[in-house]
Amino acid sequence: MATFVRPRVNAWCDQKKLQSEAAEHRSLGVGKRTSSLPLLGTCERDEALPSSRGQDELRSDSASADPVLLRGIFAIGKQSCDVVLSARKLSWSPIQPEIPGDVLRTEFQHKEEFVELKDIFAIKLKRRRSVGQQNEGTLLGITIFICLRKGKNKLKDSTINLNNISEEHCNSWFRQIKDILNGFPNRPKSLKIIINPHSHKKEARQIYSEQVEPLFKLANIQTDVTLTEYKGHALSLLKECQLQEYDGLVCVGGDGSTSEVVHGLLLRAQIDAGRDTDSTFMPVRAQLPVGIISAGSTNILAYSLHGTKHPVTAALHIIMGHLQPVDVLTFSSHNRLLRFGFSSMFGFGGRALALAEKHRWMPSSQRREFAIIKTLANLKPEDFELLFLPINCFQAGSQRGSRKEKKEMIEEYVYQDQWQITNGHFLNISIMAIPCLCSVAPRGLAPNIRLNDGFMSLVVARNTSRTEFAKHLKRYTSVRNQFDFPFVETYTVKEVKVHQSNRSGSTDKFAKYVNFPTEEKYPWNVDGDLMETASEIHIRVHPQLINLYGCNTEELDESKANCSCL
Ligand SMILES: Nc1ncnc2c1ncn2[C@@H]1O[C@H](COP(=O)(O)OP(=O)(O)OP(=O)(O)O)[C@@H](O)[C@H]1O
Repeated sequence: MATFVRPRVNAWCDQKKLQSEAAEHRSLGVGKRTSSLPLLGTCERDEALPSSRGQDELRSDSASADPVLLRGIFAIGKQSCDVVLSARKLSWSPIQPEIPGDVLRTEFQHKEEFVELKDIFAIKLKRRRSVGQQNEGTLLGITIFICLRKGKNKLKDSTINLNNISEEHCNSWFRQIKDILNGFPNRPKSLKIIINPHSHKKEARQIYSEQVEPLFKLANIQTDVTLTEYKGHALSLLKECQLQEYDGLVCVGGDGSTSEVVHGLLLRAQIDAGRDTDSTFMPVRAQLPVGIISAGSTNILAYSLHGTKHPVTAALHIIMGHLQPVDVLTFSSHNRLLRFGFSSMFGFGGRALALAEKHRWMPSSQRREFAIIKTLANLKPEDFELLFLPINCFQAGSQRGSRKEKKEMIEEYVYQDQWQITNGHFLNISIMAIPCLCSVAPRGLAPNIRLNDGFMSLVVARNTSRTEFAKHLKRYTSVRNQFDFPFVETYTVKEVKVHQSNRSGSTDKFAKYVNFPTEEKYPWNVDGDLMETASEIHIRVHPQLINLYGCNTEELDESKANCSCL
């Protein structure tokens, strides 16, 4: 029996912490806040403006331990401002003549606004060029591009214009800020982009060129774009391409495409590391992080990672280098690796996908609804045996309280290295390493699982009436507990084996895994992709095997479910 503490690696947490510190900062401030720039801070200056203005100064503000790098005058909006660049932030306050006794004016004058440098993703010299003008144009100043939070999960880009027509002045600010931006870790400079032009209603290309590419260009990211031409194209591309040329991969498509890219990348890592992929191998981590721009009919991976399918949010996570380690599942059969993935369904979920794939000519949403209804109409249980290594929560209190409270507790878990066996007739079995948030399931298909906790969720729906099973499915679309049915069982596990029930009467439960006879193929839904395999399958979870660009989202921005077929 092993004991361990649930890991808490979350790059975005630090980001959130800094943002809340910025919010705290702001709450100390007086005077107006710029409403269109929600992440910009405002705080009181505790020092008077220097009398000699107009020249850049190199100073050190020892009180705040945030050394001042540059100081100068720019016009921001219609106001002349004293602008200070320190190692952590860019701040400015309006310059107004002091009138003795005018307290309000003096307070206003000392009010400072700022943006943290970690929220800046690009800087450009701003010039005006008239039609036909040959040279580079008249300098107007500097434009700073920043990443702002919009609502709970969304990010958006915005600009701050620092106007000053002096070339020398602007160039020295431009170079200094550019150097700082180049020093931020994890921000990609070169990306391989893989677009599935056939995803959903064939809008992936347009989403990329209109919403994502302009942001990558602004951030000076080199891109190498491939439009996939057939299923499996991304996989063969990743077998050969020179990965060292890139800082990351980006997939524009739905869950199927993303899963193929992740599988290809992880497979490549195993080949490069010379790993023998039998069912007990310990996989090595993927060499590159993967970004997901959602453009598919199902976007569970993007929702779980960003809390929204908003392409600009995904693009900004990539540009800012927000890395989120994510657990990955391996699926093996007869001692052979079949694929890597994040989630899977067997039984109803597998059969519905197999049916949908046979009707590819239908529009995607219609196809999905048709397949769900038809599979529900022909609902039939599968006679299977399930073996799993369960994890038990050590701390009694950690199952109570809100998700946030639970997260803050120190959670200790034991996992039993003793297989548990259950068999019977199952309608559906789901095994998920990520919360599986989506527009039809705002709490997620696996609400108790995090992206990087090292566990997987096993949800078993035993045989019941069609009406009861439909009620259980319908419950996913609400915020009520979808597992609160007598025929549903949930477990947190490390490993699962699914096997057709042994009717031979053998007492050795593991003998059948050795020499398995040729058998019927069963449909599995792995991240929305159909995997047809023999009845014996072994699923393991590998903690933090890949970095994805994004954050650890707890629930959706828009918790409105929109499934109409049930
Ligand atoms: N050019 C292509 N033609 C056909 N299939 C492709 C092409 N490129 C990729 N694929 C495959 O299409 C499958 C589905 O793609 P994706 O998940 O991006 O779209 P989707 O609209 O969400 O899919 P679905 O309609 O199956 O939910 C993936 O398995 C991918 O491998």
